[in-house]
Amino acid sequence: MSMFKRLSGFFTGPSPEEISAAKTKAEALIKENGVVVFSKSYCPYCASTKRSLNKLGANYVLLELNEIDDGRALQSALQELTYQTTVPNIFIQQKHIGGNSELQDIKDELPQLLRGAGALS
Ligand SMILES: N[C@@H](CCC(=O)N[C@@H](CS)C(=O)NCC(=O)O)C(=O)O
Repeated sequence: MSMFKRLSGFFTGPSPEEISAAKTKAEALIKENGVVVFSKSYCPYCASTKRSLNKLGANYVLLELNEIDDGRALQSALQELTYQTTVPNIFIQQKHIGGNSELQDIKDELPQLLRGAGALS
């Protein structure tokens, strides 16, 4: 991507084409993996989610949206797919769980859900 496009994207946000490509990518990731967490590396709610999953020894696909080129497009795509604007945005076995609050709400069922998703070895 050219420097101009990258800079203008910073001010205007991702284009419809970038959001559409990000949607395809997000849908494929969710379809092909038992657990997917869209996160930001500085977000305390995301840290709490990662801590809970790590504590249970879960395998999951993690995308730190603030560290990847298509992170903003992915966040817009997720908003279209889930009506959720915040991170973490969590999927288990293709089901949209929600954010960290929703994950903590189902803490007791989490080992079983993760096992069902093939995320526990
Ligand atoms: N209730 C939400 C709160 C999540 C939240 O507020 N996340 C912040 C980052 S720490 C966020 O996504 N802000 C908007 C943004 O980063 O675009 C949860 O439990 O997941």
